[in-house]
Amino acid sequence: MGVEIVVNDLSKSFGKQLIWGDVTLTIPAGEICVMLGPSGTGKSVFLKTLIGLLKPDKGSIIIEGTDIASCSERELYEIRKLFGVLFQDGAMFGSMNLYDNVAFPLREHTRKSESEIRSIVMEKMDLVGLLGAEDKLPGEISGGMRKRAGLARALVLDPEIVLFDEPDSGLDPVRTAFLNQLIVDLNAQIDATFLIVTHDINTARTVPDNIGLLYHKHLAMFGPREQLLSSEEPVVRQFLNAQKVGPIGMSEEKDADELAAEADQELPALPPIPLQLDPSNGIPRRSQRPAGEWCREHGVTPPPGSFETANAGLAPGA
Ligand SMILES: Nc1ncnc2c1ncn2[C@@H]1O[C@H](COP(=O)(O)OP(=O)(O)OP(=O)(O)O)[C@@H](O)[C@H]1O
Repeated sequence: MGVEIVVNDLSKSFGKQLIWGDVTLTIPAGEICVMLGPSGTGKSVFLKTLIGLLKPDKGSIIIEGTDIASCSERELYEIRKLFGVLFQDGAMFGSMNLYDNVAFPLREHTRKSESEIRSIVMEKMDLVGLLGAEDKLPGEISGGMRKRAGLARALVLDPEIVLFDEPDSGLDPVRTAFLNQLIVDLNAQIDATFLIVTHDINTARTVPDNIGLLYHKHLAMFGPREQLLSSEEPVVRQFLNAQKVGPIGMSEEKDADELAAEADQELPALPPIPLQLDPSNGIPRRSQRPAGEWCREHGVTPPPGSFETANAGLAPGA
């Protein structure tokens, strides 16, 4: 079913360096959220804080009634069992074959017999399309397969929350499209809460129910996909449409002179909002809202051409 994560007024610094402050958002149960932001804005730090690997300086993170920012180590250990995490490189043990890598959390955290473990491992390998590759070593397979193996391992303890740290990093566009389809299909199947950190704009535009954007040490916006894709807010508009004109510069914020020089430049029109990626079986996910619903409910006219099949993103088979 998935559980909700309620983040309130969260701040994190390293020494005197504030990474982000006053982050407040609710990640709804069972929905898919994407967190975006320019490099170095603290997206990975945010994920690590959510699972209690890093302690925030201020604020709360409430999961099933427990504040993981201030709970005891024992409570944190229990809450962590709700999470599955797909790390950037899959984080496989290089000397173990895929079967043993995927079985690892079951052997560490449960008292299941080897035959029970086998049936769970094979089910998850099947789910990610890796049946038959159990005996391979991580070094013998492609980056895309390693990510899928990492995903199988993240799923073996039946998590209520799955965190994906840049699942598409290092993948070509076709592999990314297949992985996105797998993520959507998995969400439909297991109904867990998904949070994905990504740099891939096509992923952000087509996969999630909600999008967040970290920028300049704060959460610039968090809300339904259609809200951000129709937003005229300069940072959101620039980032989600991968434009050069706007407040975000090459390595940091643009200064006043640079912004003044851009003042007369006309912004390109907002591109159409693409259809959200459907599960492969065509049955909408439980948390999936009908195309255009948010815009209709909020009296927002989406850019021309929005929600047409021709703009359905780069999903396989589209
Ligand atoms: N353990 C740590 N100690 C000190 N500083 C850290 C630590 N972890 C991260 N940082 C700093 O926090 C900032 C944000 O890092 P983070 O990796 O979360 O950014 P990001 O948004 O995920 O970047 P990218 O998109 O490039 O992966 C960086 O300046 C980084 O150096």
